[in-house]
Amino acid sequence: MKAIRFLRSFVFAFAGIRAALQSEQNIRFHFTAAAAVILAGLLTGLAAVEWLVLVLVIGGMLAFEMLNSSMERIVDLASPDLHPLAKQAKDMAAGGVLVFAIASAIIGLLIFLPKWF
Ligand SMILES: Nc1ncnc2c1ncn2[C@@H]1O[C@H](COP(=O)(O)OP(=O)(O)OP(=O)(O)O)[C@@H](O)[C@H]1O
Repeated sequence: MKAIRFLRSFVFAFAGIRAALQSEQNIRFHFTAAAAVILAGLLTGLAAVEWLVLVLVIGGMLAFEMLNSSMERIVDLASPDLHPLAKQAKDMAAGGVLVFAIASAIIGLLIFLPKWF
């Protein structure tokens, strides 16, 4: 029974990923960017530790973006009317995504630029 419940939670999680891909343009962009980075890594040839960092960065970026979309839905449900706290909640979540995106871009440049130039 516990195993079935465990499996069901995976099914729900994959349904969440599918829903995010279908409804969020940002998430589709991040999945496409992740595929491009992985392809660039394969063509460039990276050390094991560089792959570890890239996997963390790509996974973190996708996870943050999905949590941000989830936050937007929760705020829309909790506060359909405009409210300063709803604005702060959405903007802070979006800011968190931006911080991680900037850090990810810097890490990507630090890994790839020395190999290309
Ligand atoms: N209920 C609300 N109360 C106050 N401000 C809001 C509310 N909902 C959204 N906003 C603010 O309005 C601006 C635009 O929000 P909008 O809903 O268009 O985009 P989003 O929900 O942040 O993202 P998406 O476009 O992906 O749905 C943002 O600054 C957001 O914080």
